[in-house]
Amino acid sequence: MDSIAIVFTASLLAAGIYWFVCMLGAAEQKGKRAVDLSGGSIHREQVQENYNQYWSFFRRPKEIETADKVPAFVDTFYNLVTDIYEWGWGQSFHFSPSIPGKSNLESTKIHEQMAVDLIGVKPGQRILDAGCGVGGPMRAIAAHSGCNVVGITINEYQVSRAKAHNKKAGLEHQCDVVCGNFLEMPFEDESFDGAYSIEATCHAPKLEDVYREIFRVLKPGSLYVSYEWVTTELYRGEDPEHVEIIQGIERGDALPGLRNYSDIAAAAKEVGFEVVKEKDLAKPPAKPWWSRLKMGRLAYWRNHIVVMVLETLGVAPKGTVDVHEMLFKTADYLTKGGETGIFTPMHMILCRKPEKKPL
Ligand SMILES: C=C(CC[C@@H](C)[C@H]1CC[C@H]2C3=CC[C@H]4[C@H](C)[C@@H](O)CC[C@]4(C)[C@H]3CC[C@]12C)C(C)C
Ligand SMILES: C[S@@+](CC[C@H](N)C(=O)[O-])C[C@H]1O[C@@H](n2cnc3c(N)ncnc32)[C@H](O)[C@@H]1O
Repeated sequence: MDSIAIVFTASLLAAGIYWFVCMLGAAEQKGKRAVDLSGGSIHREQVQENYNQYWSFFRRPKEIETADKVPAFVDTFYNLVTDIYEWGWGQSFHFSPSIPGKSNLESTKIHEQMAVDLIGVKPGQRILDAGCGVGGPMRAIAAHSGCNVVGITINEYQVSRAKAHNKKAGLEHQCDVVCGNFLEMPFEDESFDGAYSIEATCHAPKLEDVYREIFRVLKPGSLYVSYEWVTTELYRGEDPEHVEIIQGIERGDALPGLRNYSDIAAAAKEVGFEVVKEKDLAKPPAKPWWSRLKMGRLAYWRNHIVVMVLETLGVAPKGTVDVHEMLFKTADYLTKGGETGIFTPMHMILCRKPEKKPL
């Protein structure tokens, strides 16, 4: 081969690799590129160790049940997965029913706007987002309703990502984000006109604890809506296949233990809420929420190759391949949970904090 042919072949190969990694591997919403994958707030040298530590929680299930250890375990999880989520899913870290003729992004927005429509938000009101991620829902909700949203997340890295996205979207005056634990929120009593949480309270070891905090910060008469991850009426604890699916979901999603749908209203009532409505939004005529996960399978293989190449080259931190593999397996468990009907990520509960009784 003469030198021209070598240079030509090498350039073609380099262009191909660039296209595979940077173009094909780009996030749905251009938030993150594969070459930017990091371990969140964890130093790149410590990603592998933190991943091992994350797994060790599941070897000592008693510790996950100890409420005070859970926020740190959830924080580690989100340091490990936030960039991969943004890269491969977008800025909203939740599911939504697929809607024929609508893109994933549109279906996601519709699901988010439904939450705020349910709590009847008015422009200028102060609304709480309990477990806000990098703020995909917050921005959609603020833009849709004209309200001011304050989000809380346990993960410092997500705060910085959410703030950067808010600024880029020109919504930083309507959207604020604080780092904190939703089990002990740094907010005054009765300081919010409404609240929502989207696929976030499932991380609380005791649902009553997070509901009680949300109840405390809401003004009397205001509404709270939550999309809960739960097992359904079809789940059978004595069926080993059901147990395997649910444990797979818990391990790959930092959950201290999935609750049954029948526990949700009881928790809300226990802390003083009136339950206005409860509905599994995944039930027909809604189209499967897991079809997006299933359709993405080919892309996950491609992503896995990209992550392996980047980790070998030292671009992605050591441990990224393990984290990606964990998510890959989780996608399968979630799909099985949806297909068997034993699990839903969108059991909706709408609650009201009662008005104060006149003395
Ligand atoms: C509410 C939670 C998160 C829900 C979802 C946003 C995430 C659950 C599983 C995640 C993913 C699985 C497979 C990944 C894939 C292998 C990778 O290449 C690209 C990202 C994934 C698609 C990733 C994206 C986010 C999820 C769908 C929980 C944590 C309570
Ligand atoms: C799956 S993400 C959903 C994020 C967001 N609601 C969305 O739909 O994009 C769950 C969120 O809950 C947050 N979270 C979990 N446990 C928390 C806790 N104890 N305190 C505050 N936030 C918490 C996580 O940090 C993360 O932001």
